Amino acid sequence: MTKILVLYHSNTTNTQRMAELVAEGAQQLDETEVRLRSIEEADHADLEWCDGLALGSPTNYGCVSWQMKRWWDQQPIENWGKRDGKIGCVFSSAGAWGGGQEWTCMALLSILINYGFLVFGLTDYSGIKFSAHYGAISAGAPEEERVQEACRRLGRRLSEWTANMIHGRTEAHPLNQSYERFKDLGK
Ligand SMILES: Cc1cc2nc3c(=O)[nH]c(=O)nc-3n(C[C@H](O)[C@H](O)[C@H](O)COP(=O)(O)O)c2cc1C
Repeated sequence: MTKILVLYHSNTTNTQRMAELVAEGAQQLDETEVRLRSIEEADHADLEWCDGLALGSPTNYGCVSWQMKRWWDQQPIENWGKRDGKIGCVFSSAGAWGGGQEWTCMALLSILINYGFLVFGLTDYSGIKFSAHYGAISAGAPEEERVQEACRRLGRRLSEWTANMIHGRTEAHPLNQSYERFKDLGK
């Protein structure tokens, strides 16, 4: 069973709604168990449990929220270096397009890389001129179909990479999937 943790902080539910979509996408792959947890609910045992992690934060002043940073800063330091090799990806909601979602994604990726995660982004297009190369992003709540699909695809890809790289499932590799990944590329 591939174990996926979707971990998020959200002040006003926008990132939470993204997290729910990421979890929905992660569940699309068979033999996958998904835990959806806010940072208020999760602790280091959830980090130990998972094979793959999707991490989400609102964009606050172009960076991760202080609550998310605090959660990581308070992880037992003796666990650092003992979680290497898990698969990671990220997502963020800001108030507006261009509000700094990708900066937040980079900050979240930086945390995961430091903690020993192997991280990835999407090459897929989930809409015209719309991708999630550094993670799934939203302006406010994920209302648009292209945003929702990017969240789901991020979660699904997390399950695929995790099943492939951690559990050796060749058929789960993204290049062995039959769904359309680049329908809107070049439009
Ligand atoms: C302290 C604070 C800082 C913020 N900084 C930014 C920002 O840098 N760029 C932006 O576009 N929106 C900013 N916002 C707006 C939030 O990112 C936005 O409302 C987001 O959708 C909130 O997600 P949430 O509902 O998961 O908390 C900020 C909001 C707060 C409370």
